[in-house]
Amino acid sequence: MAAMTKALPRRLVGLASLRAVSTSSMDTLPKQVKIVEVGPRDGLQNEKNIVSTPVKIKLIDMLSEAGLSVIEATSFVSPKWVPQMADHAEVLKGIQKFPGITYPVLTPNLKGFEAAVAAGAKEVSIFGAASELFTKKNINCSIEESFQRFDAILKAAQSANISVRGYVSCVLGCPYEGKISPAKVAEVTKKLYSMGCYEISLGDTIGVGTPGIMKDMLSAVMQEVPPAALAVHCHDTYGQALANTLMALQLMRFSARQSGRVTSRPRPCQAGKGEFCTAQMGVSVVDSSVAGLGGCPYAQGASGNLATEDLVYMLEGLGIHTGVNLQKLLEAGNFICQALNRKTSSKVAQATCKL
Ligand SMILES: CC(C)(COP(=O)([O-])OP(=O)([O-])OC[C@H]1O[C@@H](n2cnc3c(N)ncnc32)[C@H](O)[C@@H]1OP(=O)([O-])[O-])[C@@H](O)C(=O)NCCC(=O)NCCSC(=O)C[C@@](C)(O)CC(=O)[O-]
Repeated sequence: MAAMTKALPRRLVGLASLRAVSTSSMDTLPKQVKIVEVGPRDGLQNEKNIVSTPVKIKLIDMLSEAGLSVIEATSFVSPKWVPQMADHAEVLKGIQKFPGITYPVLTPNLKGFEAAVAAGAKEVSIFGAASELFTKKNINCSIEESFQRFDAILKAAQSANISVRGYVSCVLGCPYEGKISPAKVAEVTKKLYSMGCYEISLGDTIGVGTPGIMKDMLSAVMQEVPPAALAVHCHDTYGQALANTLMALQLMRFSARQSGRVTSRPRPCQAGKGEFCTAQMGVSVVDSSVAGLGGCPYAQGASGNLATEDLVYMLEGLGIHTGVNLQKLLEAGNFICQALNRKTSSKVAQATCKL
């Protein structure tokens, strides 16, 4: 751990921006990307040793200081299922709430939603999957039953003026069912969107996908849901997370059925409800986790998430705005790795520590 404690040299952190390319030659990529930092939730939920509440709070505060605009703080799930998140209310109440930053929390059912709102949540996330078996293992119900639970949350959220994000897990493969068809992913994503989720994050839960499969899956999903309402969430089990994310960011030609849903974001084209249009658009919201921490306790074989440091470094190198201060982000990653007594999974953090 000694190497972790060394000051992080600014000169390497700056390299990505020195290498930034003109976006005029990169017009298939978005000009800016919203990063959803999931480390405090997805990263810590799988840790065997209970991480103390003050450490979680300090991590989230450091991530806020680093300029991340969305930080998933915790989850209001059953402590019997995920003991690591049992201090959800203390964490949510204890963090500094920076203006302009949202701190969503996971809520699997109405009980979790009510507890989250009582603790001050302004945004929640519901989490479903494109796999029956994974849904059963993760939230103990069928996909159909999960929609009923989510519907209750969405109705309560609407009355309380709370935004709801959705997750679809196993979009590129399932630890229990294996291959998942893009059509099934599109069906579940469309359902969550039509129920009122403003954004749906597509999770490669066990990190088995490759860019070609990502493209096929996204093409199917974008037939039904506007790209502006989609995010990607890649685990790095096979070292494919950054490549899969880059694929998702690239503009794609697709034909989409306009759902008629009113969103605050630009629509891909001006076709009327029910009509098809051809548009070009990529995803511009990416989930990632500081230091690459991550893994789902109910997904065998799932290892770390895409490291936020590596994502920011790549995006800076492409001239894509994130609003994140890489130096401060590296410090947050360094802090949590020391607290967990583990090595960072971020290549950028490893490279900067060696200098
Ligand atoms: C959904 C349940 C609760 C169903 O669990 P269940 O056992 O079927 O629930 P139940 O309704 O039968 O209740 C059993 C007990 O749990 C309690 N309970 C019930 N609900 C809550 C709640 N919200 N908070 C606190 N306690 C709760 C309830 O009060 C009762 O307590 P008892 O009477 O036995 O003392 C359970 O399966 C659960 O908590 N699952 C969460 C699993 C989880 O957190 N997985 C990781 C997150 S998903 C993920 O990581 C993937 C993602 C999002 O990152 C994307 C990707 O990578 O793909």
